[in-house]
Amino acid sequence: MALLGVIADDFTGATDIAGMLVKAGMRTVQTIGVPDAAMPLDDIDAIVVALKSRTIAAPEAVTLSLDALGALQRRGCRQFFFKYCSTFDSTDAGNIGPVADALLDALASDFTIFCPAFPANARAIFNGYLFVGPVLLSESGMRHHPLTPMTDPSLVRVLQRQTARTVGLIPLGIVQGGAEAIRAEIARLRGAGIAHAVVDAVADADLLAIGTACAELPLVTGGSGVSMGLPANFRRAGLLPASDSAAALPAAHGHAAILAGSCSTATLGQIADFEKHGAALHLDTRALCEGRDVVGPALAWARARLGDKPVLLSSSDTPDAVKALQAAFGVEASSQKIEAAMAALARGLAEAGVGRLVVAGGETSGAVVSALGVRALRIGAEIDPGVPWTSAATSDGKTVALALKSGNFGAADFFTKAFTVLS
Ligand SMILES: Nc1ncnc2c1ncn2[C@@H]1O[C@H](COP(=O)(O)OP(=O)(O)O)[C@@H](O)[C@H]1O
Ligand SMILES: O=C(O)[C@@H](O)C(=O)COP(=O)(O)O
Repeated sequence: MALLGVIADDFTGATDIAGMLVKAGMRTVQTIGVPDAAMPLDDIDAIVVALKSRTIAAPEAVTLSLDALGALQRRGCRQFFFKYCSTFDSTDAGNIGPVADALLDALASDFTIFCPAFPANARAIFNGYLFVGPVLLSESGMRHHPLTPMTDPSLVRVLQRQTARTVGLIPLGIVQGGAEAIRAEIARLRGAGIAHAVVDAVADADLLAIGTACAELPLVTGGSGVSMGLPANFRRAGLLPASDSAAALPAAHGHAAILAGSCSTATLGQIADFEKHGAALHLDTRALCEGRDVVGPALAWARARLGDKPVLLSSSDTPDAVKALQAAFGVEASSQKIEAAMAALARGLAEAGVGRLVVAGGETSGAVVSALGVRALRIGAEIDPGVPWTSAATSDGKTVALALKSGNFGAADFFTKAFTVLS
């Protein structure tokens, strides 16, 4: 029976939290979509259900999330975690508020926390304001995100626009008073009728204290960072044995490739770094949106170069170029065309013998993993904070090593480093 059940609103986010749980000693499997009763999920401590619910309509996101909750409850999970982006990616229509509200109702609970802080990736919350590196969220590259531009740095305000419940704040002064102080503040807020509390955190020690304080909450919500304190709760309760092999994966074989659809600042930097020495092709996104065959020639280009060294195929572009494409073809239509191309490229690369694949971008990863017919990922060791290698079976029975990289994660040399750390 699994202990912790996670509902993640996108695929890279799911891998991110799964990697965090593995690092803390929980054997973890990530399922692609809601697992059916037949899926073997034995000998694991945590199940992470990866949804693609971040940017769909709120009612659909709620339905999917409740389905995931039901499946996790049937697998015996005792506590639930709603994982969203460390940059709180959402719009005024949702989906963080509506999904959290629905999960609370389904669990007959009256309170949860909201904490996307992830200090290892430079996401910190102070007085409810989210910082990305040294700047406010609204001054970071996230203000240009193609689907969820984040222009308000106050998480209390952002969340309040998404829910009818009152949003409060647990400030850093209380968090740094330790788990007991946080517990007492949770009790006080609850007594005052506050259902949702954004929680400040600037360091891992804060996240560990928050995790300890949340041991009894049926639902915790946040980025992957705040999950780091939860495994110890199960260990203290005698439910989770010590394990040093939670990250073990089967050996990886096959050609190496990278697909990048993220237009985030970090990914653009990683592409530029890779292009200095590696084989890279930028897809003609305008031709793609016009319906011309871009995938066929790109695959031919890649096939001629496949081997031990990775080839990179990307659609990623600068904020101005993204805006121009969206103005010409529409936001949804252009992203769907590009995601469909990424899916076709993934299928073509797998057929050509690629067995080690890095994908950059959450939506892009969703498209790729679905195209390969992957239903579950076993989570391995971390490459950079928030990005582990994983191992998966494709629908045609092959085993493929996949690294699903959140757009904004990873050091500049990520695309090279990922393959050097893989055994
Ligand atoms: N050149 C481009 N112009 C417009 N949209 C793009 C371009 N390249 C990729 N996209 C779309 O932008 C979105 C990027 O989202 P995602 O893959 O989740 O990346 P991230 O992890 O950075 O958020 C995807 O829907 C992708 O198809
Ligand atoms: O929390 C995070 O930042 C990531 O885990 C995440 O959710 C990333 O989403 P994308 O930026 O869409 O890859």
